[in-house]
Amino acid sequence: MIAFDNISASYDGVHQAVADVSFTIDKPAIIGIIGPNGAGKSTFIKSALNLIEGSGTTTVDGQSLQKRKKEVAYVEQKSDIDYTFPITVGECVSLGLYPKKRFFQRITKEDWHKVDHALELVQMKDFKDRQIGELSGGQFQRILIARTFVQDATFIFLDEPFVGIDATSEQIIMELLNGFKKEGKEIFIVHHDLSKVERYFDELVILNKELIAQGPTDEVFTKTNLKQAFGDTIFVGGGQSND
Ligand SMILES: Nc1ncnc2c1ncn2[C@@H]1O[C@H](COP(=O)(O)OP(=O)(O)OP(=O)(O)O)[C@@H](O)[C@H]1O
Repeated sequence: MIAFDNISASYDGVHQAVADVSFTIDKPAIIGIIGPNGAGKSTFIKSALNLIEGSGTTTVDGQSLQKRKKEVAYVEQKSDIDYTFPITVGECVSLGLYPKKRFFQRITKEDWHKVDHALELVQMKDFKDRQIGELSGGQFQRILIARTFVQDATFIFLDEPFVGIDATSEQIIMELLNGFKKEGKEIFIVHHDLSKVERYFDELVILNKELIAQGPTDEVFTKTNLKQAFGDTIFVGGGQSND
């Protein structure tokens, strides 16, 4: 169970980018975080995970995030990642091992088997010795997911993982994430394609600086909630009216 309590953040100390967002997810699920551009979706995650300054608390099974941080994985937006860093695909995935290792502890043979297994899962084993800079966007995203698998994180946060990637990679990733859910994980995905919301997410968080709605997708993916978050101009093929 992960609980967010009054998560807030401001970049300039005057305007709130995220204001008092509270909710709890208490069972394995794939959770979509949606809202218009600039709604504070990325900021919410960064503040909740203490990656930027903010206020509020995140607890895991009632314990502080600090105590449970090894169980949390975060994959930032692609635009924030330096692709030119000289590192191979295998090495990049192996970085997922480090949160659970002590400083200077070596990577064992068994660890490399774990890396190989993760690469197999994302169908990227043949790319193990390639430089990450040589990958397509979709392939790279698969590598980042493999890294969270190696870390064996229970709580996975993915910021816009499907932006600019091919349909095959998107499908591979979604199948994998559904498998993760069956293993008991809670996966949060910032997402902007509203047409896939009902297919992809069990639970939904609708944000526009404040929390507009949160709950099972079939209950909260409504025209009223979407209008409140996105304004009157929103057009969505799905979504039931709860007027
Ligand atoms: N590093 C930063 N410095 C200053 N302001 C920022 C910074 N990052 C985000 N903001 C501002 O905070 C607000 C929320 O941004 P955020 O990136 O969290 O929104 P988002 O919902 O993830 O947006 P998008 O869908 O466009 O990615 C926006 O007004 C944005 O301009």
